[in-house]
Amino acid sequence: MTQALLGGLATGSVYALLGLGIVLVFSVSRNVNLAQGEFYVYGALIASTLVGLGLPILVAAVIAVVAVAVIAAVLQVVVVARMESAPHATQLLGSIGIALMMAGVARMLWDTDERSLPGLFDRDEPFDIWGLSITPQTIVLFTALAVTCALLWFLLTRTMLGAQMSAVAALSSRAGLLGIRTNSVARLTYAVAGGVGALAGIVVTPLVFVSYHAGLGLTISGFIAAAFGGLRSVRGAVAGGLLLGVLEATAVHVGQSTMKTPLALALLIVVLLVRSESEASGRRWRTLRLWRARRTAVPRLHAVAGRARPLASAGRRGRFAALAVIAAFGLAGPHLLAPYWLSVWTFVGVLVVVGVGLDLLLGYTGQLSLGQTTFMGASAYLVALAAKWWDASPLLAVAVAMAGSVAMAGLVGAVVLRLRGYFFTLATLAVAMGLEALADGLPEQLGGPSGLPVLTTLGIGPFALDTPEKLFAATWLTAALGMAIAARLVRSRFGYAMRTVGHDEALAAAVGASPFSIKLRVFCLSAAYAAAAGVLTAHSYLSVSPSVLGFLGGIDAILGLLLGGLGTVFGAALGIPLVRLLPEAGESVASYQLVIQGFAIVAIVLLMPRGLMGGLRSVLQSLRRRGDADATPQSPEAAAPGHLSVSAAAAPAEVPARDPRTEPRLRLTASGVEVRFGGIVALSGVDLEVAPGLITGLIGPNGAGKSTLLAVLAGSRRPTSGTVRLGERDLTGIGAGTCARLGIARAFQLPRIPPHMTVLEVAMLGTFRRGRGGILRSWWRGQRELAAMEATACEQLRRVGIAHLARAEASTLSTSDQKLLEVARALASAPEVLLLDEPAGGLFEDDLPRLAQLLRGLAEEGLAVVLVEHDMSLVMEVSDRIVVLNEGCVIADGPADVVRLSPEVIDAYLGV
Ligand SMILES: Nc1ncnc2c1ncn2[C@@H]1O[C@H](COP(=O)(O)OP(=O)(O)OP(=O)(O)O)[C@@H](O)[C@H]1O
Repeated sequence: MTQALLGGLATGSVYALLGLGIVLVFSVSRNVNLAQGEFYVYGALIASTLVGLGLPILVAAVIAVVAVAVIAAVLQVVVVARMESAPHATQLLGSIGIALMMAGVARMLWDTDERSLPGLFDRDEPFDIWGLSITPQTIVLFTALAVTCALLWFLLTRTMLGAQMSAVAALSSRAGLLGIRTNSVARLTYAVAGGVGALAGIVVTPLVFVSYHAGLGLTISGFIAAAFGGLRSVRGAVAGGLLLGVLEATAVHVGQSTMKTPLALALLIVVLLVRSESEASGRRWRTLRLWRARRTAVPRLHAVAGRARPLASAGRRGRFAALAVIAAFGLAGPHLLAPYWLSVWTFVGVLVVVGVGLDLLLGYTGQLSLGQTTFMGASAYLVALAAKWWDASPLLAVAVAMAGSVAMAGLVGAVVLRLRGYFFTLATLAVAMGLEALADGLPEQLGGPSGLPVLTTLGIGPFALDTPEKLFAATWLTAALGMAIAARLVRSRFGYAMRTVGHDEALAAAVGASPFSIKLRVFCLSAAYAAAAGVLTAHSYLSVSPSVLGFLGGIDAILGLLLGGLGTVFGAALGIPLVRLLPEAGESVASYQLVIQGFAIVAIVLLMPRGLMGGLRSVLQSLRRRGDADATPQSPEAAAPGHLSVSAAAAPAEVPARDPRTEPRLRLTASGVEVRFGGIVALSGVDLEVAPGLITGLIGPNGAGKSTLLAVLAGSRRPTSGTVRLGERDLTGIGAGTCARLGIARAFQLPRIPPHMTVLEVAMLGTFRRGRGGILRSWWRGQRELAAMEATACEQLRRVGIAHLARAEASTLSTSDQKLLEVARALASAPEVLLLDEPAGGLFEDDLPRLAQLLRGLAEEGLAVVLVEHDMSLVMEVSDRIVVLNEGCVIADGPADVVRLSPEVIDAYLGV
């Protein structure tokens, strides 16, 4: 056992070295470098080539380390630095692209050969130390780890570069304000990480062969090590690496070598959940339940639009045409394609089905899952097992497979969706790799590496899909159906919430959506697409093997989706055939597949983030705009504020501001609220009462705590102590989503506008709390609900005076109009309480009187308004009562005329 542990520590030293590289890069650039394992591979392969040319190992090692450091720095400049401001998912995709590209180039340069290196010592025989046998190379390994740690300690604590790295790690790009050249620091950090990775490869390769494809597995092990210290601790990475090595060695020692990888990956998920605890929220489940409990009390949208077609369904003809083409291809394909191409296109269709589901999850909801193939594989295995174990009928087997995979997605999602960004993606990768290893290691139950046969035929009687032609047609019709469902979903109440979650979870919560619940439901839905693809795969190949479960199988779907266009529904059908048919161009192209994939991912991420469909859509939109401009000369009426040139569907929508059944209006009260940020006391003992029908002005100098108090009232910040109530209901700590559902609407100081949404769509987000539509209702009466949402949104846009901009892309609006849009969005929820954070800041002079008039009108309707504002004339004009905050405490509270004359207020704020 002790000998086994020693072996584990040796392996763990390698993981620790890899983890150190990941920690360095993450600390300085917040980027998870998935190419760290490739640095290891390149170090070993370059050194082995140099040794082959006759150089001594030591010289070869130094040259290899420097070469890899240079490669890493170049990659940082050419790719990583350009993705700096992109979302996490894009950065991770870029990182996967770099890893694939490096693996592909390694294959071109070194072929598929396994290479080795000579040890640093001539001696091969192990030393005998206290009864343990230790090889000289193992000693080299331990020494390499110790020396690297010592050098890193010196670098980080004793050099100017180390100080600069620490500053960038703490302050990100703001370190530039201290005169630090953040780009150079990031480049040098990548170089150091590259060198450390190469060193790991060089010291291990005398013990274990290396070849071009070893990188990803090594990166994962390094990541597990790094995750132990929360990706930022050198000591944590060393401890994590050694522990992982010992764990794997123990599994092998007790005869469970097949469990080695699944165990390591399960450990990763546990570590991620524990280490990134702050990312997850234990409250989310409670939020989900509360939402259901309160449904009946929320004023509903009136279905005023009848059967009218909602404006947001514009472009419907184009979608129908695309669906018709895909369905026609499914029906005509068998008559047009030769048998070989029929099978190739069937698999393309299967990937398109996976891709459409992934688009919902990644393109719309912003969650990059590398585990879609997990559910595809699980469903294929379940089809085979249902027939084998229970002799189930083919349709029952399919039902079991679909239901089982979606249930599994529910369980996996409930755990991994507690993580965000990189952590979520890596957890899905761990699930995919763990299950693949598990299937591989269970020969009796799952057939081991050779898998299981699929003995059933899909369908029954005359509808049995027993020929390749029928399977082809079924696959493409499934793809068309999947796209029809997705196209309808993304233009529904639920779809808008999904899109908002993908860009801004805080905004989603502010309109009453529960980001966790939405992500979980989309995760399960996208797993249902993958499961359907699994059923089709199982019946096409008549067998299923562990490789279906592995994440690499899904790379084509991700790449095709990127190429076709994320967030476009039809992008998968455009991009995946291009990607999948590439290897068919000939043997020579097939051997370059990895490198082409890698380059393609990097190129698309950098140059064409919206893919082919995005490009096509922009061209069509600009053509349509030009056509509109030519066809309809602008009448003065159309250009006038307040006029809305939308279809009759949305026009005469008199949606009552609130439901008369919920009388009387509720009072919002805060008692003894204290908020601390570490040592800073932002609020201390604040009492506030916000009464219906009154405007409560909240003023105070910068940093007084106004925005913090608004965040506490909106539920997005939990007070350190004190309570907030709406009527009798305690809101303390229940979260922004629940508060929004209970009727507290908030307009943010800096407008929160999701990209690629029109003004009308942004205003429609506000209506979320008043609707019911989930995934199923997007088909069932979803369009009616959408029309009602539009009608309500139009009404509020008209009210704030920007109805004429309804069709414009919201992000292109002036700050003034975006501020008004914030107010319209908040009003569309028919709130009990309206919280406005500096609505006049950035507003055009001309709009101020209209804002004042609007606020007075709202108060007269009985709404409770809290107005945080620096524009004193507006506050004094409209407020019924003014509360003055200074250094987190209320220093005055009363009618405007009294507060204006208070000496304390004059001294602290008004200054006159
Ligand atoms: N997330 C945070 N972390 C640490 N300190 C914070 C945080 N948010 C606010 N603070 C501190 O709390 C105090 C109150 O800030 P807050 O933004 O609420 O003031 P404010 O009155 O809204 O100011 P302004 O008028 O400039 O918007 C300030 O000292 C601020 O620096």
